[in-house]
Amino acid sequence: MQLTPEQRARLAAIGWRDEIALPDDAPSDHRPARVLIQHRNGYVVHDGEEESTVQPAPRFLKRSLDPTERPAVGDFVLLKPGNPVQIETILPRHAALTRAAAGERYQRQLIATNVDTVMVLMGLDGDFNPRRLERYLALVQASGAHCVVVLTKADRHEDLEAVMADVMDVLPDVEIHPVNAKDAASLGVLHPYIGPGQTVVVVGSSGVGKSTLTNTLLGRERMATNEVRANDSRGRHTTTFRALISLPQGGCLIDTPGMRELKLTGEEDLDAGQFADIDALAAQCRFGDCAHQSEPGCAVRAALDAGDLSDERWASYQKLRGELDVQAANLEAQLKRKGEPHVANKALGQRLKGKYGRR
Ligand SMILES: Nc1nc2c(ncn2[C@@H]2O[C@H](COP(=O)(O)OP(=O)(O)OP(=O)(O)O)[C@@H](O)[C@H]2O)c(=O)[nH]1
Ligand SMILES: [Zn+2]
Repeated sequence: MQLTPEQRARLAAIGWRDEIALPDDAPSDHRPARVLIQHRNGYVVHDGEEESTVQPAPRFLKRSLDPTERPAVGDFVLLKPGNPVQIETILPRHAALTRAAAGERYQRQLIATNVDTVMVLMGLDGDFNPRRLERYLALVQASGAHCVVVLTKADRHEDLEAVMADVMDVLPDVEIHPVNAKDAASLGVLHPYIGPGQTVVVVGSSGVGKSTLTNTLLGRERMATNEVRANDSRGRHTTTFRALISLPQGGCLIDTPGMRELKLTGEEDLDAGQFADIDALAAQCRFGDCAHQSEPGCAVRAALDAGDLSDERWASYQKLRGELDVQAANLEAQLKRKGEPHVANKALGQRLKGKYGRR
């Protein structure tokens, strides 16, 4: 299947990139489009010219299918003509932001696909929580997308410099932008991520300013924003579905409803990302399987005692590590049930090698 230059130009407006591989054997009457909205009973897609509502091909509705194998917001797909028009193929994704569904049963959920940058929004008010940021960062790191932290409500702070110094302390090696989401000039720092051909997804708790930021970038009111209740900094839930929109800056933005729970999927690798410092310490322990409890020659203990590693950061790492191990085992079990018995996760594989020892 080949696209004409005109088709390519039109699709570029919805984030199409020339690297996207089209299957050679796709029928010539199938046409590419991008998923904008996922509804309970259908998808809204855009083909570069217009929006339309389509249905997934019946095989995507099979109950046995993992949710990550179904079309999701951000996906480039091939549409098969007919009544109704159907999503026939999901084109290969270059990044996918996932989390595990809330609740007892283990299941992966797609938040958005084909994103270049994930903007993690957090308010510099009662919402600010470095531990939640670490969780977000772990999920983003596994997605294959670039991560930037956007701290909203910076205008409400008298002493922004002091606040930022504290933030840098708890989040080394992360790109951080304090902004006023209501002010277009203040959002200029985000323009490098939202130019033509780029797709960004905005995530963050309810009330953090996702809609406000979107409206400011758009230069118009797209959706209603709710005033945050002053006493607890918590907004009410206003956004109800994930949707992809084109920005005047040329890029595409996917916004997500406020997320209460962010469970790891088991695919994350804590040591590659924001916890690389802890991984480097652990590598210096005398024993390869050091549990960092009371072993002699434990570099982690030494760093804790010397105050080079904060107790909060270590506790947060251990908590995420524990959750990751549980979720990696859940994922492994799920893949096995589906007849895909391989070690799904690098972190789990490493653990099996005894690198981290057992708790
Ligand atoms: N002063 C100030 N107020 C902000 C800023 N960002 C958001 N707000 C206010 O915070 C409130 C909540 O913002 P929303 O944009 O509705 O938050 P949201 O993240 O979209 O919330 P959900 O749709 O519930 O997920 C609104 O009253 C905004 O005006 C900011 O940077 N500065
Ligand atoms: Zn140790």
